[in-house]
Amino acid sequence: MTQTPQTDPAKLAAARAAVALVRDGMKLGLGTGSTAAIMVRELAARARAEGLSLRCAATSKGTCDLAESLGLSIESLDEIGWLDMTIDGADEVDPDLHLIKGGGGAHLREKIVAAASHRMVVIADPGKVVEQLGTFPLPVEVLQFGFETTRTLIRRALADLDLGDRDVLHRLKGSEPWVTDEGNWILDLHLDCIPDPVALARALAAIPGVVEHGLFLGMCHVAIIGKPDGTVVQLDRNADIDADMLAGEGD
Ligand SMILES: O=C[C@H](O)[C@H](O)[C@H](O)COP(=O)(O)O
Repeated sequence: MTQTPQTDPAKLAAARAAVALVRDGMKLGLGTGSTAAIMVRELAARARAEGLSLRCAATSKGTCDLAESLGLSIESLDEIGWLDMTIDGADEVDPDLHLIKGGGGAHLREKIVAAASHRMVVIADPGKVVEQLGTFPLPVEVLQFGFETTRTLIRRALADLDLGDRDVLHRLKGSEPWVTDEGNWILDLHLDCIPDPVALARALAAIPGVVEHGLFLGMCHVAIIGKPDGTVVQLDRNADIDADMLAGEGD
């Protein structure tokens, strides 16, 4: 039976374990996506039940609306300042806890919020754990101005990294461009594998029309991987990770 994101037991287990890390008085970053949405619901329920006083910054309009509808107080990042912890989902997590994010197009705000956080905690199901990044198409947020120029420059950069002849696709919503919260467009880079994420990140960041790419390198401190049986595995940065242990347990 197909499970809705709200009832996915692996995502729920990861979300609950992350929410258990929250303490009264914390300043929190709230991620975006189906896993983060489950976390926001769990967080709101716990805050209500325990009377927690929390200050939260959201990484998207969608998360902001959801959190406020559940009674969580959302402020702008600049009002809150430095955050104790951000809890967010991911599209891929590698053994170094490098990430691909942006499947929901929110990686620009997510990266800013993560950069403003003392700790970034990623929550995911086992299907997100990979040996090497790149199977999931890498989202790149680009300005609408000069869009085709930027796409050409991205293709050239990929060729320089021996990643030529890959699809660089304009993300659409129906027949219209998919527009981010910041009013930009998204290119999805279908790379299959990313042998050198650091070199790719550097190359993409050097292209003028690129606003932000979905590689999160060295930003995640802890990944909590929920499993369908409701248990979790916690992966800490720099610890040895046996990705095989988790392989095949995705939903
Ligand atoms: O832009 C979206 C975010 O980076 C999400 O955190 C990511 O796509 C994972 O989303 P989900 O939990 O729905 O798989």
